[in-house]
Amino acid sequence: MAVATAVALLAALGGTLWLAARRIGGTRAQRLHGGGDSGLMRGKTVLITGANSGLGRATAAELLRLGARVIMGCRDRARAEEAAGQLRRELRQAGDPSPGPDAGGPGELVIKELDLASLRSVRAFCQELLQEEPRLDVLINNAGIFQCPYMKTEDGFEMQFGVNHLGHFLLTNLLLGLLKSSAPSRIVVVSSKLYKYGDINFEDLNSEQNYNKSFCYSRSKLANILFTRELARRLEGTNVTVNVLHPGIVRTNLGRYVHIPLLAKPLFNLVSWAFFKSPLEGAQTSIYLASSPEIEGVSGKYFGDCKEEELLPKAMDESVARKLWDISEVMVGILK
Ligand SMILES: NC(=O)c1ccc[n+]([C@@H]2O[C@H](COP(=O)([O-])OP(=O)(O)OC[C@H]3O[C@@H](n4cnc5c(N)ncnc54)[C@H](OP(=O)(O)O)[C@@H]3O)[C@@H](O)[C@H]2O)c1
Repeated sequence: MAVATAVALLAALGGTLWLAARRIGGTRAQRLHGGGDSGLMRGKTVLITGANSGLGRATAAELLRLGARVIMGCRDRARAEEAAGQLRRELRQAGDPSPGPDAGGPGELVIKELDLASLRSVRAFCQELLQEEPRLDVLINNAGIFQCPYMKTEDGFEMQFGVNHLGHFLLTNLLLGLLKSSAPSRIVVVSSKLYKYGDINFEDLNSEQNYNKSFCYSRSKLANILFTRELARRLEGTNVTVNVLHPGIVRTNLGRYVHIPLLAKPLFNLVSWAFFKSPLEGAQTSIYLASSPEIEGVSGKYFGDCKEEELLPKAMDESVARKLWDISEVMVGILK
């Protein structure tokens, strides 16, 4: 028995190390969308929510490299400043022109405070942005919170539904006018494959009766997809497109609420290093949907690894999508 366990452990470790060696050897594509073309986004303004960490940060880095003016919508100014400093240093080291708030040209980085757990903050953010920015070419709804204990937003909504869906729902609606006047423009929504395990229970959207942190995350990600498809329908003929994606499993700070026993941490770190995508790999589909000329005019679709993928029927249910839209409007206080 002990020998069999030892053999199994050694095999698992060997497999992990083999995969790790393959990663170090660079066998996985770093840039699925092709990279290159450093001027592709010159003259374009991109807003990324949650741009100080993980996928948002990697997306910001690449779009900056492609020449975009990137607005980082972040809830914590200190964390955002730190990330922006790193991004500027990385670009300088790569030999690209130094971006900065005073640069006034392509590759510029701007920080604005945005807390998606507060409708007041979302409104203030949009008011300032609409006053200061003459155009918005791409909105990337990326920020997210994962499997937190039961918490409520400032407005009393269950945190995961409130941040991942409702905050972005209000943000997008308040910026639609600017996106339309900047058309052709794009909206990119970061969802997750875990949407498959969610359901929209209209009787208890706030999860007052029964809170299950995994289910609520999945539900918020299903809401992201239903929202995208309903928005695409409403935007037909405007030249504003909206698509949704899953990034795969990525090494980021998303798992901050997931408890891993101390003794299991080294193994978890090894496995995640070997099997999970890096933030740059995970961000490829966001970057692709934000910048690639290939998907000009494509709207309402679900992507993974820069390719369109099929959805389960529950994510394509138009009557649920419409009902969710109407209820979300009431919840965030948008008057019809
Ligand atoms: N990582 C994965 O394997 C994975 C898989 C599928 C989908 N996703 C999705 O990918 C997106 C990005 O996540 P990530 O993996 O890059 O995780 P991350 O490193 O934790 O980044 C999440 C970002 O969202 C921000 N955020 C959280 N709550 C916010 C709030 N109330 N207001 C404004 N910003 C807030 C965080 O800000 P702070 O730094 O201030 O906390 C952070 O910048 C999420 O939507 C997530 O659901 C990730």
